[in-house]
Amino acid sequence: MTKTLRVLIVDDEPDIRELLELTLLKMGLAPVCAANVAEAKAALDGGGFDLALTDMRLPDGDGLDVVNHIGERGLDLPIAVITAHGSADNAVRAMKAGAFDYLQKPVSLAQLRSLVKSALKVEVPSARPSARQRLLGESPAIQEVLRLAEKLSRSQAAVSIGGESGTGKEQAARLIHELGPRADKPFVAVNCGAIPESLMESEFFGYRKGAFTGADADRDGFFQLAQGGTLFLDEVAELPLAMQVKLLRAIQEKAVRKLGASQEEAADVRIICATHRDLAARVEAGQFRQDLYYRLNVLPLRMPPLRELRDDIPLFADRLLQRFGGASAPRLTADARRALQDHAYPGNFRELENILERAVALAASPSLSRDDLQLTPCVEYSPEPGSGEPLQDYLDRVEREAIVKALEGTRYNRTQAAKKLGVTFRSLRYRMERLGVK
Ligand SMILES: Nc1ncnc2c1ncn2[C@@H]1O[C@H](COP(=O)(O)OP(=O)(O)OP(=O)(O)O)[C@@H](O)[C@H]1O
Repeated sequence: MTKTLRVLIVDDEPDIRELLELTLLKMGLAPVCAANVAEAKAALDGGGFDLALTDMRLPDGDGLDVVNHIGERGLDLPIAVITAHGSADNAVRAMKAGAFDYLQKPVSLAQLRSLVKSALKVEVPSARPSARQRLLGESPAIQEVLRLAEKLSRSQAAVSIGGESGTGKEQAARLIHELGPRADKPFVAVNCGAIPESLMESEFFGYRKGAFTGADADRDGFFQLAQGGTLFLDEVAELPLAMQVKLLRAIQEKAVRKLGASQEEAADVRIICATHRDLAARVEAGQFRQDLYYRLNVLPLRMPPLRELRDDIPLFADRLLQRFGGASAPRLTADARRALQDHAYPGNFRELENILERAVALAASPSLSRDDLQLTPCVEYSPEPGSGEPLQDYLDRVEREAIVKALEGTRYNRTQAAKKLGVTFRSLRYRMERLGVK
């Protein structure tokens, strides 16, 4: 027989306590109630709980005191906080202190169910892959990323990964997924900038047969495909405002409705998003919804650019040479090594991969010299004096020119052009759409 799981409910309002208690009882759990921080601490010290739910506002302190107590005592217990509507700041503080999720009042039955389900999954041990397989590097900056990834993997809250293009944001997202309790469930990666606006809703939420012309069978969307697992929203800043509203609702309600369906279905997904843009600035500019920003930016993680990992470049280079050249991989001369360490890498890790893949393919001898690397000096930002060209326009122009040149050099073969530019096919397609390159 399986053990009945004990849940501690901390809330000072008797009505809410009762409601939560009844709901948990109906779910086959054993709730225990506390009306304030002191009672909660006493109950926790008695031990034997599998989950705790606490309100944020309590008569003798707040929910954070309960979260901190669990941390200080080293109790192995997931705790979620319940916050008043619109107090995302509190939720963020609780999450940083170690809470694994939060709910906003009024709490629905569906939300509670999905929270309990994922909380109990937190306890399930999973096969832990070596973080080393995804992100190499000994520098303090990478070590810090690995430490944080491990920590974030234990939470269910949304993670927002920032960093320049090619810094390993997707790798970090996969790592967080693989280290966490959802590891044996799907990881679905979506490039938000690459989906035409008219198809967004059906791509995210799926559709029922007959929902629109051409919908000749039911189809799952990203949320259904990621059920129980992680949905990785790459380039999240590119989501149109209308879609931001729908996404926020789905995340908040933990439920989605397929196009053409009358019923909602529960969506138990963990959201990890990434962008190379400054999301806070987009919020300021009115291009990104503040409420969604708060939802997504609960746990931020920043990927360092390669120029901050200079000491690791020889290690990266050796691994990459082995990957591309196998046992007969050429070796770098001391001068080539120095040149690699001094390079600026605007394309970050992906650019380093590209440089070495090309060098291995063209290598005519067992050693690679500085010249064999064909490092191109970085273009400097030097708009005409007084032209007043904004930085973003300048960068777009440089990017457009590089893409057009690569396309022309490959007779418009996008796969080859992407390789040449050191970006993925998806990334090239997205950039072409953004810049209007036909
Ligand atoms: N520290 C690292 N160790 C090993 N490989 C890395 C590291 N950082 C990045 N990479 C590699 O660099 C490439 C780019 O990584 P990834 O796609 O995760 O970057 P990204 O930041 O998501 O890029 P974009 O913003 O263009 O989508 C991948 O091949 C990845 O394996």
